[in-house]
Amino acid sequence: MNDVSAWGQSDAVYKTLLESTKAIPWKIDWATKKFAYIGPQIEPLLGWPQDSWQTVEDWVMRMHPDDRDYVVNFCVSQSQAGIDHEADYRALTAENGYVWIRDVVHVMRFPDGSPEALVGFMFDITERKKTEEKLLVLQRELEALSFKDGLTGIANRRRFDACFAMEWDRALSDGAPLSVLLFDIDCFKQYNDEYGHIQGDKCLVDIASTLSLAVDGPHDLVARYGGEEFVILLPRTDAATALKVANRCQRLIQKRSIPHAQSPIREHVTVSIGAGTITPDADVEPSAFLDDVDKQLYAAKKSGKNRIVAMHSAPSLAPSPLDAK
Ligand SMILES: Nc1nc2c(ncn2[C@@H]2O[C@H](COP(=O)(O)OP(=O)(O)OP(=O)(O)O)[C@@H](O)[C@H]2O)c(=O)[nH]1
Repeated sequence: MNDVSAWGQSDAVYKTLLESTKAIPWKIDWATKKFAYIGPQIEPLLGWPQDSWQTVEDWVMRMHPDDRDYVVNFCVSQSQAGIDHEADYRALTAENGYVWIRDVVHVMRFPDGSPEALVGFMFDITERKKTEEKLLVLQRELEALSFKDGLTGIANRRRFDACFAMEWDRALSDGAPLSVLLFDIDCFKQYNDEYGHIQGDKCLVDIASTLSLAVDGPHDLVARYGGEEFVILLPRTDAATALKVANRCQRLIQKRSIPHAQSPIREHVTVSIGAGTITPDADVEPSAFLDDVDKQLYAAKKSGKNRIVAMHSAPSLAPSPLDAK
C-alpha cells in the first residue's frame, strides 16, 4: 500500500475493495434507469441474485409498499436537482422478510448539471432501527409513567395540570363550559391511624378506581391531585351535568362501603366534593378558577363533610337521610 498511484490505476483493486465492504455499492444510469452495477453483497443480504437487479423498477418493487411513494419521490426529486441524498426504507428479501436499508446516493452530473448517473451504497441498518424502535417504546413508556400516579395507576397531578391547561384553552376558543370536581377523603388521618398506612394506600387505590367508574366522557380525566385528594376534569360539561357526575361519585363510593370505624360521619369512607364550572374568558386566570373550586371543597368540609358544594349554587347538598350515621 506504499505506492498509492499503483492501485489507483487498477480497476481490479477498486472492485475488490468495493466488494469486500459491508456496504453494497451500486450504479444506475440516469437516462436508461438501468443498473450499471450492483455489488455481489446484495445476494447474501436480500437473497435476490446479483443479476436480478436490472432496472430501477426492480429496486422500487423490492421496497416495502408503505415506504415506496415517499422514498421514490424523494430520490427522484433530489436526483433531478442534482443533490446528493440518503433515504431509509425497508427492502424486501427473497424470503418475504424486510431489511432496513440506508441508501446513500451521490448524483454524477453532466457539465450542464443534469444527472448522468447515480452511484451509492446501501447499508444494512436493521439493528440500528431495532434499537431506535426499542428506544422509542421505552421513551413512550417513560412518558406514560411520568404522567401516572405510582400508587393508584390513574393520572397524576402533572397530567391533570397539562390537560387542564389544554382544555382551558380549548374551552376559551370554543366558548364551551368546563367543570372541575375536587375530592378529599373525609377523616383520612383517622383511617390511617385505625388501619395503618398500607391499608390507607389500598383505600386510595379503591377510591381512585371507583371515581374512574363514575366518568364516561371521552375527554374526562380522573387524577390524583395530592395525598388523599382527587380531581375530575370534565371538559365541555355544564354545571348540572357536573353535579350529576359528583352525585354519581358519592353513590359509587357509598356502594363500595369501605369500612371506616373511626369516622364520626359514617361507618364507611366518605368524600367531600367541591364543584366548579366556568366558561373561560381571557380575564380569568385558570389558577383563580381552581382556587374557587378549592374554596367549595373547603366549604364542604366546614359544613359537615360527605357532601358536594358547587360554585354559584345552593351552598351545600346535604347527604340523604340514608347517608346519615
Ligand atoms: N396511606 C396514605 N395516607 C396518605 C397518603 N397521602 C396522604 N395521606 C394521609 O392523609 C391524611 C390527611 O389528613 P388531613 O389533611 O388531616 O385530613 P383528614 O384526616 O382527611 O381530615 P379532613 O380532610 O378534614 O376530613 C394524613 O394523615 C396523610 O398522612 C398516602 O399516599 N397514603
